[in-house]
Amino acid sequence: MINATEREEREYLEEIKEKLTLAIRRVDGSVKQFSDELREKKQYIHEHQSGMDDADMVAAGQSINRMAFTGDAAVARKRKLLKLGQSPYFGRIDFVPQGKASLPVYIGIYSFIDEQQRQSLIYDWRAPISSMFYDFELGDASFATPGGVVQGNIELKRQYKIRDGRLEFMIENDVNIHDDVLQRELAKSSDDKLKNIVATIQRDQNAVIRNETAPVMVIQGVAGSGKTSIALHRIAFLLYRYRETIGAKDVLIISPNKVFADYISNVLPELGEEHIPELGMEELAADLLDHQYSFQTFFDQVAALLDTHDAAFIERIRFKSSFEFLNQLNQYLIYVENNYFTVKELRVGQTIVPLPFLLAKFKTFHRVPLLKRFALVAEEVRNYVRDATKRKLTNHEKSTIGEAIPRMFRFHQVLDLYRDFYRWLGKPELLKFDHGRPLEYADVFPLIYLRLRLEGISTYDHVKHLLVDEMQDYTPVQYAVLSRMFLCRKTILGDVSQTVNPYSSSSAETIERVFPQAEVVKLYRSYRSTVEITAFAQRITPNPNIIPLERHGPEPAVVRFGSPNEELQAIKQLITTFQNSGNHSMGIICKTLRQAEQAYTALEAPGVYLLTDESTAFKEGIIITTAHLAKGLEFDAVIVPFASARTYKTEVDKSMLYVACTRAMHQLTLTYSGEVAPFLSA
Ligand SMILES: Nc1ncnc2c1ncn2[C@@H]1O[C@H](COP(=O)(O)OP(=O)(O)OP(=O)(O)O)[C@@H](O)[C@H]1O
Repeated sequence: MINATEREEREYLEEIKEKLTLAIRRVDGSVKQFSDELREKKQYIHEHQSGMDDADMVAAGQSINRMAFTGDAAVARKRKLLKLGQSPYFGRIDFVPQGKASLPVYIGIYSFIDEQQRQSLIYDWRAPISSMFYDFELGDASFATPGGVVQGNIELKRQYKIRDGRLEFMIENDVNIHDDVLQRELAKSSDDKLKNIVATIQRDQNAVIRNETAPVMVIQGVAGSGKTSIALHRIAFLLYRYRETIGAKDVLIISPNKVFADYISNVLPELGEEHIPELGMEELAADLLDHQYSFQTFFDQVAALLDTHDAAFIERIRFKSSFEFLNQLNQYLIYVENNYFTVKELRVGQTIVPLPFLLAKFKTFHRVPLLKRFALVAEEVRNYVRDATKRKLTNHEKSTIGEAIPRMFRFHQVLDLYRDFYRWLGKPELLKFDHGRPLEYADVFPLIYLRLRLEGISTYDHVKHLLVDEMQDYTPVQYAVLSRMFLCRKTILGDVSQTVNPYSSSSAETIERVFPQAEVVKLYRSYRSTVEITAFAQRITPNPNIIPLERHGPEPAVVRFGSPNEELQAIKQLITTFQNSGNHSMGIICKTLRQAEQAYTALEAPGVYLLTDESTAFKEGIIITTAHLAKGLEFDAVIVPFASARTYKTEVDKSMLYVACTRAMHQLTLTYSGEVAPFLSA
């Protein structure tokens, strides 16, 4: 039965769709006009080329560029209108500003304005007025505008699900209307990459998305709390809010790997923004080292930790991931500054350059990175000698000075200083570096840090906002490098519990020490998994603060088999059952790449893919991969094979198991042979 309200809404939807169709027609018309004009202009230039001078050519070129630009904008506008035609809006609030008339505010993914009537038909979800949809229920409400706060009253609140231009359902204002729609959204099966959540953003999430003041925003949230989603919506918000000054190309996402980058790449285009540049931590490192060194990747480091339990290796990683280590590096730099410049009297011809002069000059340039100071000091010495001799210096004299100054300093290569640092510490054994061998991953950023401080590196000034995901995987030294390289605002997010390397993980507290101006937000509500799956994962790594959303599903199963082969046979069966169920995505998550490859060989079939550290794209369907690579992804169903005590025994293994289990939305199965992993025994 359709009631009167719903009938009205359906009629209104038709009206809006009609207006959208007309708007699309208008854009089509102007796109056609632009391209006709462009063609004519080109034709004209072609025909009159001989009679045109340089200035005419430049002017013609500029006018063509302008037309093409306007044409592109029209095409982008059309794309948005088409998208709105599919789902024009998802919410409505009727707001009565104090002393004024009620105003229905329909909220959608983009804005839509009736140009003739100069009226907003749909408000962009990022518009100031739309914030009330997320922040208030019925009753008193307010929103901030650049001109001040607007107070008023919300009289009505509705949510809609419109798909392919059809109203699927609508929900009238209740005490908390969000929950119902949210439940429906979360119960759905995931068939693809990460999606936008504009229709169901929660209040605490909204506060993070719309925060405009924090120079550094640190989001520490439990598994599935929406960190990545929020961070991307935050970028969309900032691009809208600061559209005059920040464009998509001015933002940079530091992502853990290409698969993850691909997995999240849908969200911003869905929100009408362009693709955002993305860089892996290793790519950044290679760039900062001018591609001069080969080094182990983070993935290699984790793989090495999973393969062997080498106490010295662990110790090296642990030490270099501590805050204390960063302090020591800074102490060392002061020591170098004060001790490694051994001034000797310098004789140039008849002139003796006095020691105090040299020392004073060296100190004058204390703001210049140490290894860059020699040339400046040499120039001062040349001036000194010239003034003393009252004549020009010979080339020979000039180069004598140029060579003598650096010789007064103990080292010239950053790598030599880095080695010396461990001697200074009295712990030379903490650097394991043989010529011809790649650097250990734990040494990469300390070396970059020294390079930054001793040689200076030009900063990434063009970046206006930096987004760092999986923050727990980066160390204080890495943050110190980021803080010096990127002077812009930052959003940093992650979860300490999901570290793939417990010896080098950072919590929000650690990061705060590097960025004392950071605003830290903690999120405890978990949206991804059913209550049963969350409770199960809690047994591996407890977090008493976690609040799972009330959504139920089958209990996770831990099933024993006679051998790994039998496990794989059973998984084959599970795959068949799964392919016939309504679900779309499945992750088979192993501890090591070797195990993943073994499983892949046994399970190979159409629609089954192996993801490795070299993969570049996220695939829909059944994915076999490692816990490390699955981090940040999610699947309808997850299978964790080989969950035995032989596979999962160390701290690192435990982290992997936790990450693997928390990837599941609806269903989780673990299989093992022999003894079950100790972290799973109830
Ligand atoms: N407000 C919301 N409305 C609907 N879905 C949401 C909401 N918040 C989060 N989700 C969903 O929860 C899931 C987890 O979100 P996301 O991957 O952003 O979380 P995360 O905290 O980055 O997770 P993890 O750290 O475990 O990788 C996604 O499917 C996302 O769409």
